Amino acid sequence: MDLIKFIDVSYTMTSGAPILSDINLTISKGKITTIIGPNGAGKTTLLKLMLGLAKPSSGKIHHLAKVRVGYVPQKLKLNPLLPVTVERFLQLASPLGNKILAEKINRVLHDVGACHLKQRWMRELSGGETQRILLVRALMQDPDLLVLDEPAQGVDIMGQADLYQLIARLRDQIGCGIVLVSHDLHLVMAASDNVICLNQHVCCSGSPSDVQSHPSYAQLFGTRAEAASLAIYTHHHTHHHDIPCTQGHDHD
Ligand SMILES: Nc1ncnc2c1ncn2[C@@H]1O[C@H](COP(=O)(O)OP(=O)(O)OP(=O)(O)O)[C@@H](O)[C@H]1O
Repeated sequence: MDLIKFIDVSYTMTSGAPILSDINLTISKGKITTIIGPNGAGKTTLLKLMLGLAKPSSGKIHHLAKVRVGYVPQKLKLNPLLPVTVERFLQLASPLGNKILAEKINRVLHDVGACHLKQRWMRELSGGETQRILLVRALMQDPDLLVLDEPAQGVDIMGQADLYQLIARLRDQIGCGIVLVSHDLHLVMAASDNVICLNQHVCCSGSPSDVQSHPSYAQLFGTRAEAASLAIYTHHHTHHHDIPCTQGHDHD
C-alpha cells in the first residue's frame, strides 16, 4: 500500500535557489526506504516535505488519507537542567489517560528492549539509549509511517547495527512504512528495502543492489561505495579463544 507519493515535486527557496527538482518517489507500507546523499543534497528538506512541514514549489504530494506519522528527530533538544525520567518524558508526549498510558509505555518500551531505562534520567542516557527512547515516543503514536532523521548519528557501530536490526524488526512486527536518512552506507545496504540516492534530484533508486550497481552511486560516494559493498558483520576468527570472551582480545 502506498503511504506517500511524490509527483514531479520541486522545492525552491524564497531566494529562488533550487533545493530539490523533479522528485518522483513512493513510500510504501511494510518497507524500509532509506535516503542517502552528500551534505546539502536536500535530504532533510525532502523529509520536511513528507511530514508536511514544507510545501512543494511545484508538483504534488499525495498522502494516504489519515496517515499517522511518527517522527524521530536527529537530536533531542531537552533542557539539560530539567530532571525528567524516561517514563515522565513519554507521559508528557501522549494525551492518553493514566492507566492506558502506563500500559502502553510498558508495552512499547518492551517492544524496543528498553524497559530497563524507564526510571533513568533522560539527560543521563547515552546517544543510542536516547535514540531508542525517541523511537519509543514515535511508536506510541501507532504510526503507519515512521520517519527517522539520521537515527544512527552519535551511536557507536555496534549500537548502529542493533538500531537497524530493531528498525527492521519493527517493520515486520508493526508493518508500518519506514523512511530514514542515513550516512552509513554499510548499514543502509544491509537493512533497507529501497534506497533513494539524492543530490538535489533522485540520482538513482531501487533495491540496495540496484543502487549499488548504478554509476551515479559510485560517482557520488567513490571509495565509500566500494567499502560498503563489503560485508561488515562477518566476524572472522583466525585465532582460538583461550581466554574468556569478557576479557579483551585482538582480532586479526
Ligand atoms: N532555511 C534555509 N535557508 C537557506 N538555505 C537552506 C535552508 N534550509 C536548507 N537550505 C539549503 O538547502 C540545501 C539542502 O539542505 P538540507 O538540509 O535539506 O540538506 P541535507 O541533505 O539534509 O544536508 P546534511 O546531510 O548536511 O544534513 C542546503 O544547501 C542548505 O544550505
